[in-house]
Amino acid sequence: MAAEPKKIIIDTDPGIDDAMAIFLALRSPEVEVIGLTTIYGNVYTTLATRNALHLLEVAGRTDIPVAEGSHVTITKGTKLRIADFVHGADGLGNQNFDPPKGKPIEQSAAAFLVEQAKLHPGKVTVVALGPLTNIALAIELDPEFCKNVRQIVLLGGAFSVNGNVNPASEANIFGDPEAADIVFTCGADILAVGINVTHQVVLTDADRNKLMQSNGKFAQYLCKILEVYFSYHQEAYSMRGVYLHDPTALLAAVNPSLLTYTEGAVRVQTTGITRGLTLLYNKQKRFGEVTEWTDKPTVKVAVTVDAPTVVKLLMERLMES
Ligand SMILES: O=c1[nH]cnc2c1ncn2[C@@H]1O[C@H](CO)[C@@H](O)[C@H]1O
Repeated sequence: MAAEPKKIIIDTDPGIDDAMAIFLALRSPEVEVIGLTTIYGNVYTTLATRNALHLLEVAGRTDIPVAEGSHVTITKGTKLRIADFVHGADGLGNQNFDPPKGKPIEQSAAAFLVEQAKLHPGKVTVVALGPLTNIALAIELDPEFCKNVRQIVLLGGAFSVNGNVNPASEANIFGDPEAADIVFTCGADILAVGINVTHQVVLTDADRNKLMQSNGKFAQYLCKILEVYFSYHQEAYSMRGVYLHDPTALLAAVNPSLLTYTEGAVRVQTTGITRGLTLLYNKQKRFGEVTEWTDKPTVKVAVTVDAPTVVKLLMERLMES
């Protein structure tokens, strides 16, 4: 008998690669999307909510609830770094889509996360694709949240490589470093997929051309919005392809065996020029003195990925009509 699909909540800031990840999730029989929660990052939270509702309408899945997340960082910071230069001013490739008809539910993202984890103890996987404010708020709201949740798979960090905001810091961690440090040290089962891994997973121009030839509604939609994302990669990285950050993290939740992992304690730098840096202590040395990593819970950090299989799965699933 087939295993029951894994219940997932996607915390998202759509975002072009978020759109790909959400569609991929909806086409993955291994998982059941029980809700989307929204956060700032690629766009402001209000627009993230609008885009999440829009994407569910495109997919014909308005049965899935959307809970709006925080508009400020965990420390109530209002100076947010928004990556509209990566995704377009509307977050979805400047396509001027009609506003969605649907509305978010009354509950906040954090309250929804807490409630769902409590309702299905040990069954809900959170796939966090943006800054980690909502997840940290859920942890603050309910100390049991970390125990109730099955796993938190997060796209974030740059482990032993340069960041993409600056040499120290990756965008999702940089968006709210204090929240990220709360999440990494909360004791939940955490699986972090950083850009050290997602930079190995590229959708090429040739792949995009193949998508274009497909009649699948998701493929058709994505080809429209992908142009802006391709231009950004050309400009920033001189490459004719795009990194599949969010889809890789989503597939890590769908099928963890697509990646390999190491384990250790992760802390996040919150001050100075390295604000947003993620540092993994691999526990290979017993330090004589107490450090800020001592006694912190162990998390899993992705090290390698089967990139060809990730791209193949993404292509296959998005090209279905
Ligand atoms: O150069 C960048 N600056 C800011 N955000 C970026 C950049 N490239 C990609 N992303 C976005 O941030 C997450 C990965 O760090 C991804 O969600 C991606 O869409």
